[in-house]
Amino acid sequence: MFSEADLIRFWQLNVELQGRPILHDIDLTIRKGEVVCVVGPSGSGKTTMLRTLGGFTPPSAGRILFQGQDIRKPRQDIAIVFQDYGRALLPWRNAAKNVELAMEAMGKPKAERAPEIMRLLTMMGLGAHADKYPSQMSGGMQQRLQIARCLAQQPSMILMDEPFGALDAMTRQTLQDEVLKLVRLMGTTVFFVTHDLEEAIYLADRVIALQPNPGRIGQIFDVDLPHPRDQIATREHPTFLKLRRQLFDYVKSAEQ
Ligand SMILES: Nc1ncnc2c1ncn2[C@@H]1O[C@H](COP(=O)(O)OP(=O)(O)OP(=O)(O)O)[C@@H](O)[C@H]1O
Repeated sequence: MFSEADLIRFWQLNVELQGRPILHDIDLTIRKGEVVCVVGPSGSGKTTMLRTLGGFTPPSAGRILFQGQDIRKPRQDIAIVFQDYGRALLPWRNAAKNVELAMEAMGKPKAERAPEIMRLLTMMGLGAHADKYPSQMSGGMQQRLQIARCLAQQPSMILMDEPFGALDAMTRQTLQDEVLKLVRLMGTTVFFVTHDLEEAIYLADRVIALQPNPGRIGQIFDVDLPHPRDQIATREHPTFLKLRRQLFDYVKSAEQ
């Protein structure tokens, strides 16, 4: 039922909130190292799906499994990056101290923290900004910092809820490439919620399109595009253009 390569299994998952069915019969397996993007009309349950994975919203029926174990509460090996970096970061701590927060929560010995903090900040392009406070950083830098802090948890999986929605187009593309780099270097599994269909195709190995009322999986699109992805070449690739058309048509019909 569960293979070694599988990390996550949604099994006949149903979620009701305040007596209303929000997610209906979700069946989905996510493999280790896979990037899964979730799209769908507003209210189709994308965030709710992410919250069940994060251990914040329990199933009303069915199961949600991490390596075969039910997810019943937030886990250290599943990190979450929120869209609202302003609220996710602590304004009274500088960048290094924000990253250290995750290490404090894990109980990592103090002596081991400093080199690891610098490694993560450098990896996210913030090596020269360790002493800066969030208010002294651009939106893109703050989002990088939030990702660095997540990585300090050494997660096997990162959940991202519209993480780049508030950023300008150029910063957004740079951070998309950072996410793909992480996956390549660290084998992290990514569950990424977005409204931006092109972003979904660019990042994903599979795009899950939800349908609303109640939220359910409408269609799964395999993204058969070569790696490494490239902001120009990938977006001009015939497969990208074909998928973009299919996905736009699909989501438009789901919204009607
Ligand atoms: N705590 C809650 N109690 C009751 N209903 C809720 C709760 N949280 C979400 N919902 C409802 O669940 C449905 C799905 O919400 P969810 O946020 O998962 O959708 P979404 O696809 O992420 O939407 P959006 O694209 O607008 O962010 C919506 O109708 C929402 O009103």
